[in-house]
Amino acid sequence: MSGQSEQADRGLCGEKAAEETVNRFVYQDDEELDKGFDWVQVKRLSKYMKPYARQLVPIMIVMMCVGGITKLLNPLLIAYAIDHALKEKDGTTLLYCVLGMLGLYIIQWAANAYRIRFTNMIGQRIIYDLRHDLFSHIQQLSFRFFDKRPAGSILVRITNYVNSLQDLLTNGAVNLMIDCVQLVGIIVILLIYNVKLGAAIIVTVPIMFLISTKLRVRIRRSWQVVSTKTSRINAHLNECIQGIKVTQAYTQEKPNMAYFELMNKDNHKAWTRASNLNQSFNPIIEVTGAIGYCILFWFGAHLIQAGEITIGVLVAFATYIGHFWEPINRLGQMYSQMLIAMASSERIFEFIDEQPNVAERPAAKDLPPIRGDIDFKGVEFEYEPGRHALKGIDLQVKAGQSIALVGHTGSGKSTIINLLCRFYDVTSGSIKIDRTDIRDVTIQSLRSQVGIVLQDTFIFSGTIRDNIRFGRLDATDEEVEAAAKAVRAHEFITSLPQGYDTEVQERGNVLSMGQRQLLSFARALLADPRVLILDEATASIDTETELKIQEALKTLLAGRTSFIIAHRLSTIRHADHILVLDHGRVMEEGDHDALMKHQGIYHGLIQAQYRLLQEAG
Ligand SMILES: Nc1ncnc2c1ncn2[C@@H]1O[C@H](COP(=O)(O)OP(=O)(O)OP(=O)(O)O)[C@@H](O)[C@H]1O
Repeated sequence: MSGQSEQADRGLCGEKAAEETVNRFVYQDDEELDKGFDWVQVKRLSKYMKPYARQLVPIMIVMMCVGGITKLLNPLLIAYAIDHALKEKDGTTLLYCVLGMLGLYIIQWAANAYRIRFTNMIGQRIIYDLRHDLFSHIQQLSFRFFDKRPAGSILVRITNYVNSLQDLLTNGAVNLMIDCVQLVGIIVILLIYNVKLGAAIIVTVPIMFLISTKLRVRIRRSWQVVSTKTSRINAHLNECIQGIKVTQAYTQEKPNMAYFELMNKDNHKAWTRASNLNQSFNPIIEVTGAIGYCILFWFGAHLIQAGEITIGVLVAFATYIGHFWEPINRLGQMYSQMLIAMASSERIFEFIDEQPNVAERPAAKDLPPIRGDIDFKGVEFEYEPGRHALKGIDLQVKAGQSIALVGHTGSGKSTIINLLCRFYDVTSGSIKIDRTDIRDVTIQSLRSQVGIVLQDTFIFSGTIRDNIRFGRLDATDEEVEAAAKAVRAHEFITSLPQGYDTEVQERGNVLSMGQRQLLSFARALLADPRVLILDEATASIDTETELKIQEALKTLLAGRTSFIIAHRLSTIRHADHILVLDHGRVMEEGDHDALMKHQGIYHGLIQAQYRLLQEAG
């Protein structure tokens, strides 16, 4: 087979493979940002400008006026120099004119430099405030908010949308004012100098403005397509990197590559189109500009012959026309920038307006230090209306007792935990800690007394010490180490090259599952909560680690009220009370012996686990 046909064949296979896989990947595209001008958004944004308005805006306006006026004065000096100094061969006047022009340029430069510095300062402060508000607000939002939105879309709002406002706020808004002032100033000067010539030239303004805005909008849309395609590539890339182990294990590299190729080609096509459109902008504007110059010189020459204007005026007009295109061009750009900013700010404020579903009552008080008595009374819960996740849960737990929650997947175990921590509020019924309804206390005072150890332990970037200290930020190094020793984590930590100062990457990929569990126990022990919630890891670990974890658990649970989503037989057996859930209802409850005697669901689950263990050898 020739090289060419081999290549063609490979291309065909690639396309076929891509077609087959294209339907497998579904990524949520970035939202398209397309919106008209919206005063509501301008008003809301201007609230962020208010704190700086009194202090900095007057300086900016003065600088803006100085810069604008000096720019408008220069052509007048040129006209004067041509019509008087040159005509009368007056060297001194010519020198004064040149020095005057130089002076005006220097003033203009200084005013612009100051203005840019101040506008950047204000813009950056506004962006800082906006990011701060957005991030602190998002941190307060309930789980329900995160359930409904992909992490990517939240990230895009905090980074990309805020950045797109940055362009408008740092330069755009002030440029808009300068450009408008400059445009009006030039038109007035042209009309004062010569109404006929001025009017003939001004005719080109709307044409140019129309071309500029329309084309800019098309260019913006085409760049948006590029951005959507790029974010799709990023999503695919992200998924492939995160899932690389599974991909390689199932030898799915080729289909992944084929899909990537497809996305890459698509992105390339979109980029070429946007880039071509972008490049057509300047020539079109230049041609329209040239038409303006033709009108000026053709009509201007007639007026000079008729003695209505001087050569100096013609040159001044030509200079003003040069200054014309700049603001018009920028205004077109601004228009498109503003439309993006309107849409961005709408999305940002949508998040800021979002109220947490779990809201604190106005009269909420701090929960005093608790003993750990817990009472569920008639608790019902629905994640979505009409679909019960929990139904009629009644449970009394005495301080210091351990409760094991068991049941098939989806039976409602995690939901009980979510309600106890007030990640969601009960749909009906009540949960009380030490006889106080948890809805009557502040969320912070509740959660600070309820510790939680999740199955998928989250390890943050930083050192091992930092990760344990996450349980109590003011803990000393000695306290951190004591907690690690108590849960038998000290041994493996000290065997690491840098011991407690070993940097663990985000998510702790360099640690084993068992090690991560022990770290999270140390973290919880340091926090020392009266009520502890533990979602046991399901992954099977070697017997030695299992024993270590059981020992650590004993230390961790001693003297605390604990809720354990139990997967290990050893944990279930030792629990004071076992709750067997099915489809959101409590089907059986009691201790291990009583439930085994009952020979119901629990008995079946335990038998199944024994069989599994025996088969595993
Ligand atoms: N965020 C959510 N939004 C909507 N429904 C949910 C949500 N989380 C859980 N559910 C539903 O609520 C029910 C109970 O789920 P829950 O997570 O409490 O089960 P579980 O017993 O902890 O399961 P597993 O052992 O698999 O973790 C399930 O039907 C589940 O589909």
